[in-house]
Amino acid sequence: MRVEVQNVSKRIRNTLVLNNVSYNFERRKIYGLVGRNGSGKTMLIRSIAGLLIPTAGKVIVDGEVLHDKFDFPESMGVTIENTTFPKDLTGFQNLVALSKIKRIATTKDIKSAFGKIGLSESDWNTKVANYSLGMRQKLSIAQAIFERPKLLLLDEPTNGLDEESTWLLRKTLKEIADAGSTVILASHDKEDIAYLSDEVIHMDGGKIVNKN
Ligand SMILES: Nc1ncnc2c1ncn2[C@@H]1O[C@H](COP(=O)(O)OP(=O)(O)OP(=O)(O)O)[C@@H](O)[C@H]1O
Repeated sequence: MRVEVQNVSKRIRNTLVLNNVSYNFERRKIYGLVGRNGSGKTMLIRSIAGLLIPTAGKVIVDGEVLHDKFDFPESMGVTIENTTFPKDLTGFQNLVALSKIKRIATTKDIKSAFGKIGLSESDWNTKVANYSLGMRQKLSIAQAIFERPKLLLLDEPTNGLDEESTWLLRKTLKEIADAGSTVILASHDKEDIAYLSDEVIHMDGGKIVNKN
């Protein structure tokens, strides 16, 4: 999807958490958001996801202004911090339940998503209550990719992942972008950014301060 962020500002209480941010995001590319803690990366991701309504400016997704006809980009996968999944269901049962909302993904798609991020069959058949931090992170990413979104938004996707899973995820993200999707991720991991990003967006104080 093509995402145009136009002069987006967001004021929360007395803080401008986004300060006149503009950027165009294109299909088939991976964008890496970098910047210190509190610089506004998560807020930018949330505003593109439709989860945060800008105080000023707008986000246009494939020609549609968000919060006009649609509140969310139509084909979007997103991971947000502290996603909670029903604990008494297995990872697989969680995604089966979610797949019933849009009815575009089959159980085969769900299993394929688990394979792409290295959540093993014994893991996806385990109840979420017994998941490690990394397993929870993988489930969250599988949730974001299983419906093959045209726009994929990831906040710190490799957080908590071991080396092998990290590389598997990086390979998967490249494949997703190569297949035509727009991928936007925030990361503090320099290797993620160097390996994945077609464009790096530096944020500070709610602004984009540098871009290549
Ligand atoms: N619920 C909230 N209410 C008020 N201010 C908030 C809220 N959540 C975040 N902020 C503020 O918004 C600003 C931007 O935060 P944001 O989470 O976007 O930073 P970030 O770049 O993602 O940081 P990190 O690297 O720590 O994830 C910070 O000043 C933060 O204090």
